[in-house]
Amino acid sequence: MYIYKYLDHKFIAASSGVLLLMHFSMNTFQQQTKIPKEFIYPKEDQIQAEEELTEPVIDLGGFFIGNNSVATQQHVAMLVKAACLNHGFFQVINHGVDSQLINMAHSHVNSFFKLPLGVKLKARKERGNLWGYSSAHAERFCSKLPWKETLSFNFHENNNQSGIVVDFFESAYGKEFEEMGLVFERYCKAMKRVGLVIMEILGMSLGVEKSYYKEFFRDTSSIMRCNYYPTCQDPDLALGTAPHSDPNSLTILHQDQVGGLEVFVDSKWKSVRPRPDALVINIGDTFTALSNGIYKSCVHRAIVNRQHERISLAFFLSPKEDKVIIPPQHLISRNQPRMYPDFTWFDFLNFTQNHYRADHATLQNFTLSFLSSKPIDIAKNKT
Ligand SMILES: C=C1C[C@]23C[C@H]1CC[C@H]2[C@]1(C)CCC[C@@](C)(C(=O)O)[C@H]1[C@@H]3C(=O)O
Ligand SMILES: O=C(O)CCC(=O)C(=O)O
Ligand SMILES: [Fe+2]
Repeated sequence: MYIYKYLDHKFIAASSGVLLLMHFSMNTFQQQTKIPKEFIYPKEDQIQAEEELTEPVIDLGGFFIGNNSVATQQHVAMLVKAACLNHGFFQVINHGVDSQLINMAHSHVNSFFKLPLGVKLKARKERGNLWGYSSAHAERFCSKLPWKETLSFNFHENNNQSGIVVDFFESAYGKEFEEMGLVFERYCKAMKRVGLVIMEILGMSLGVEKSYYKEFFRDTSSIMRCNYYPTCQDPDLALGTAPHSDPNSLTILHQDQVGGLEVFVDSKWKSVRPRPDALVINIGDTFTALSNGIYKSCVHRAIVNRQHERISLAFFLSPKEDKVIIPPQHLISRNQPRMYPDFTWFDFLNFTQNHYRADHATLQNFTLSFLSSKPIDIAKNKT
């Protein structure tokens, strides 16, 4: 029996006749005996993981203490290279982020999602925006809804005394959310710092100048997303996050101990075992383009379960919107011509927000659509 029979005004009829489940807390759906059909994924998405991903766990200690020998750095770069040529996922430990800060961020996320729906909706995520609170992304899609609530906000460094994240929390939720904003501001800064170190390692691993990608990402326009996955009465039918590749450049994720992140490798779903001391790193489509297709951005998803709610914090490192995505000359040759056209993160983001639901082929389909709407001479970059 569907809950909408009992609730008055909150459904909006989509033109297709499908009802958009907007403005509900996931709580409402958890209490039903069956999950609404909008949350049911097709059979091929319901295949379960039977093994763990054997991604490398890489010790970044030396990069932060500053006494890393060249040999150690090269060893790290080699491990990263092997992972990125294969599936683009690895974990890092001794990443320099204070474990207390990570714990505080988790605890604030937990408190935020426990707030009454009316409060969370004060900064409701609107279609086309990347910031705000969303329940099941119902503002964007009308079926195959993810079993999650999210809170997203932008991050870039500014010259204001208070940072952009604190401003977001205070203006959207009020002065009493200042503390939460401060913790997330610090968390984002820490993530960017890790991201820039990883950019150095990626540069080394691709044999380009160590500072190349680090400089490219010095000015960023990143997105932070807090994912809250409630328990689900039908976990085999639903998904917390549907299979996708991240469109941004690099994702830095901290998951709690429940587990649920899975990666599609060698035609199989493989789970990523949570480690409280580790950050999960993965290559996004924009870095695939920046490496001229050499490094893979891999399909992944998050599953849900009956017993435990789950939290993950995803920091999506992205370049400034107007930055043109061009791989370094070193990665272009007669044998390795340009794989993607010149485009900006703005172009690509716009495509994923307005025209295309992120999946394994986002970058390819963006390229086709971009080239057909805007003929450009990609041959000019061939050497
Ligand atoms: C460019 C973006 C699209 C998404 C938010 C940012 C970074 C990652 C993307 C996303 C998380 C990939 C999975 C699907 C998605 C819809 C989600 O489930 O959250 C994606 C984001 C989005 O479009 O909101
Ligand atoms: O929650 C997770 O473990 C994965 C989330 C994810 O892939 C994303 O937000 O892009
Ligand atoms: Fe993702």
